[in-house]
Amino acid sequence: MDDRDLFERITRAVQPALAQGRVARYIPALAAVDPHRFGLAIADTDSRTPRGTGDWQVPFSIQSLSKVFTLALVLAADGEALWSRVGKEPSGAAFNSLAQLEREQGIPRNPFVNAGALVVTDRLLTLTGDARGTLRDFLRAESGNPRIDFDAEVAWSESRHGHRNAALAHLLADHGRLDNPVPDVLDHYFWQCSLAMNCRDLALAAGFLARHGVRADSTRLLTRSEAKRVNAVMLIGGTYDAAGEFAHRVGLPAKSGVGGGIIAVIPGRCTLCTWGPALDDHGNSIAGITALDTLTTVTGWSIF
Ligand SMILES: NC(=O)CC[C@H](N)C(=O)O
Repeated sequence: MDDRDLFERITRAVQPALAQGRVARYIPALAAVDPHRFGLAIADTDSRTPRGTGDWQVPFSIQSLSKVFTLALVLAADGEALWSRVGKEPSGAAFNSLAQLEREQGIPRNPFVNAGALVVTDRLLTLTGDARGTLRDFLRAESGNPRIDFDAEVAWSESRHGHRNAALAHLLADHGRLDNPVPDVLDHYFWQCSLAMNCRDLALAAGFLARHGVRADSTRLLTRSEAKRVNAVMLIGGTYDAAGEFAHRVGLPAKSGVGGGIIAVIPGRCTLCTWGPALDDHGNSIAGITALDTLTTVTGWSIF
């Protein structure tokens, strides 16, 4: 099947999904996004020219997609040490659960629930002195787009309303799990979530995960084993307490964000990014899951 047929088939499949779900409202700056948007990009491992359909070049708030990149940057700088601070198990709980963190003495289940991402950001801050700048520079380099930037309105909106993330950070600090002051960790976390990017740039930026750890310029970011581990954690936790359902339907390592983006990886072949702002109850894009489900069903490209 050629690209045109594939994109047509996916676009048709997502139409009913566009009428379902709701855009994230707990970050007021995200509530105004048009829920009928849909984009999809595919970046092959052996090409710098991605392809896509729909709104694939329209920037959106990357939110938790940033967690994949901060995790990779910490592993690149500090190797396996991170895994003593954060687990690698499915959470089976909401991405912002306080109860689970308290029950488990401040060790987050995995790096993709919010508590885990706060620990990762804390490490990146210690290792680099500037977690958000390091992340932005990395994304610009991998995507080849020097205009990628933060959205101050989104960062501000989230920091004003981010009571639950603040509570998680304080709980982590109380358990002695953060090296940096809570306000610094939160600040960097909110800024990293506010980055505005499009499907094209995100598919390119995640390319190292399909190239077994190798960056766009052919230098190595992660060892093969580290890249495998990031993909493994995406599979078990990238879509939170719906990771089982996602694996069942799509069968790929993936990471979602409440801005409506999903990054998915087909190791050795390509990276994908979808965008559809309306979310299900787990905070995952309904159109994105439908698109990726259709894609793996039609092409047979699941990892299973
Ligand atoms: N799942 C998400 O995308 C959550 C990210 C959002 N910034 C939050 O911390 O709540």
